Amino acid sequence: MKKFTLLIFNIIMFSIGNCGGPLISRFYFIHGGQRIWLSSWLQTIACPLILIPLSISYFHRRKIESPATAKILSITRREILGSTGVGIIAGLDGYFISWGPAKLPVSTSSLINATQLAFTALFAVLLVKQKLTVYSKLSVFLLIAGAATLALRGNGDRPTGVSVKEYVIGFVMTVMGAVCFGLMLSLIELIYIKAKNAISYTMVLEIQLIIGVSATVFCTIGMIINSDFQAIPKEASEYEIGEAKYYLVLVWCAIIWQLALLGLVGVIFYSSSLLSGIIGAFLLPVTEILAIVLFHEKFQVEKGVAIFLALCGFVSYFYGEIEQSKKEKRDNFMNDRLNYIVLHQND
Ligand SMILES: Nc1nc2[nH]cnc2c(=O)[nH]1
Repeated sequence: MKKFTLLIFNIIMFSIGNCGGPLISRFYFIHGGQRIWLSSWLQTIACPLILIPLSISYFHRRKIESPATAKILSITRREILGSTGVGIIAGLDGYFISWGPAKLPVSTSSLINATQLAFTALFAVLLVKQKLTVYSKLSVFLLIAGAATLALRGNGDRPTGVSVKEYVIGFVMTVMGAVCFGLMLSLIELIYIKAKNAISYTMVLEIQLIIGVSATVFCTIGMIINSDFQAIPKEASEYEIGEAKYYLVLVWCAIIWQLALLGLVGVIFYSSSLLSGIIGAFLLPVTEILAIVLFHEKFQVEKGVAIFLALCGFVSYFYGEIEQSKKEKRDNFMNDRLNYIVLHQND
């Protein structure tokens, strides 16, 4: 029951963050925000929030074990190093995907972002040596075809004030973000596979914290080079909806993006990456509708086709995953039977 409650709690966090993250980032840009590095930094700066569940877990462990043996960090040095590397990719991902809300309608950038599932599948083949089933191959094709439909349409939904060149950069950068995110998820899975001890939720949070800290350091360097910190007071004073609301948008941006990441790792831990993908698929049309209602974005036929192709891609991917896990269960069952027969044949 406790596990189920925690799963629901994480699904809620993931849903708020998944839909709300791109929307609030777009809100920042629509009303006069211009800083791409600041927007990337906001995606991970709230990572110290992870210290709340981590401290609860630590004090709980101190109660169960003796205070002297309860370690502050459960993960090994190798896992810290791996997580730091993934964090740098996460920082780069944050930079790439910030170009989406800056230059594209949310309904377009969310559809491009959906290709991350295709890249996750491709990196899983390269890094985790997972085999692509015919269904996952089909889903890779459908997801990329969905994004290609948007690309071929040209820039029919280009927001006013955005040049064709900026629109194209926004499009390409969002695709690069999807590649980075796919790589990140496969590398995190690799860290779990290579871990010597069974992975606990505390370890997952520790990995998440290190990823968040190194991504934030990466984006802080970007902000310093781009003089973003000096630009914040001026941007705030000129913000269309007022200075106080500017800072409020930044704070909510940081919280909502952190909810997305915390919720994602929670759903994967308490259930599976399959469920996180299914929820993500369900949330894609929700984000599209919210973008149209809140920002009055255009909805052309091409977007309808792209959503349809993306949803078919999702279904094909999930069907393949379910078939694959059924096959693995059958194979394990047969192996267990064979081992049993070999062990007991002389009885
Ligand atoms: N590229 C990408 N980066 C993210 N960071 C948090 N969520 C996402 C996502 O859905 N896509």
